[in-house]
Amino acid sequence: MDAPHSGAPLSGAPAERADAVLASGLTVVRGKREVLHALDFTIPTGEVVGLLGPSGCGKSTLMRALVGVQGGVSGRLEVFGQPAGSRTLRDRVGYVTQAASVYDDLTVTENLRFFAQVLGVGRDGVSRAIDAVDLGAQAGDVVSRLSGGQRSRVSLAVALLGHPDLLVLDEPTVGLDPVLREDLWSLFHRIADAGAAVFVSSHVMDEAERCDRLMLMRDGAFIADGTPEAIREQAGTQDIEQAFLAIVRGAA
Ligand SMILES: Nc1ncnc2c1ncn2[C@@H]1O[C@H](COP(=O)(O)OP(=O)(O)OP(=O)(O)O)[C@@H](O)[C@H]1O
Repeated sequence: MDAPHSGAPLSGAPAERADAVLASGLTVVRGKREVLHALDFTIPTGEVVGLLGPSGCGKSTLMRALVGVQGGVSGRLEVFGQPAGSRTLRDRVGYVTQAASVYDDLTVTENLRFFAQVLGVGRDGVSRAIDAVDLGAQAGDVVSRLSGGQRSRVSLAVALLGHPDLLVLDEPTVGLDPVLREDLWSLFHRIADAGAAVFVSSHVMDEAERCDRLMLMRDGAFIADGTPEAIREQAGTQDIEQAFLAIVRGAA
């Protein structure tokens, strides 16, 4: 019998891919509506997994459940073998929402130092995080003076401070120019190559090809799960947007 992977310490060596997330029968009710319907899935470490689907299909709700801030959750949802949201997971999980979560009136470095203190991370961690998101030239700038894309990179730098083993990113590339998007996707892959699980949502289908694996979601359920190639092949289409439509039509 296979030994359970969950909870195994991550060494960064890609010898064996542990599951970061295990969900079974995951259901979420918001208000009176069931918005996620009995989902079963795993998210492995060492990969960039994309959660793609149209606006309102439930991507943010799923991510919020993963980090333990969503109410109305039932079913099994474990992160590194612990129930999602457990205190012990705090420094293992990084989460970046669509809303900026940094202080506008502080500089980039001041923000990072503040959050580093909260997390117990040293000063070298601050400069490493700033370098990782390529904000060295803006390190002394007040956040309110930065562009939208630069601001979201400050949030990402905060999420990277604790060296998370699972990075949950809710539409991190919205509103960014193509060069910056390219840079961020390279960064996500570097983080995954170092052994973490990177879970990224997007409603832009052309980001699909940048993921190692895709989970396509519609109306709170998965309609496909696999590599971009496998999904295109399954649907008999040239691109993921076409595949999405073909699968939806086939499932209707
Ligand atoms: N506070 C709430 N109470 C009740 N229903 C909600 C609430 N917030 C969101 N919903 C509903 O839950 C469903 C899923 O919303 P969610 O934000 O997870 O979608 P999403 O796929 O992340 O969308 P987007 O890409 O626009 O961010 C939507 O139908 C939405 O109307």
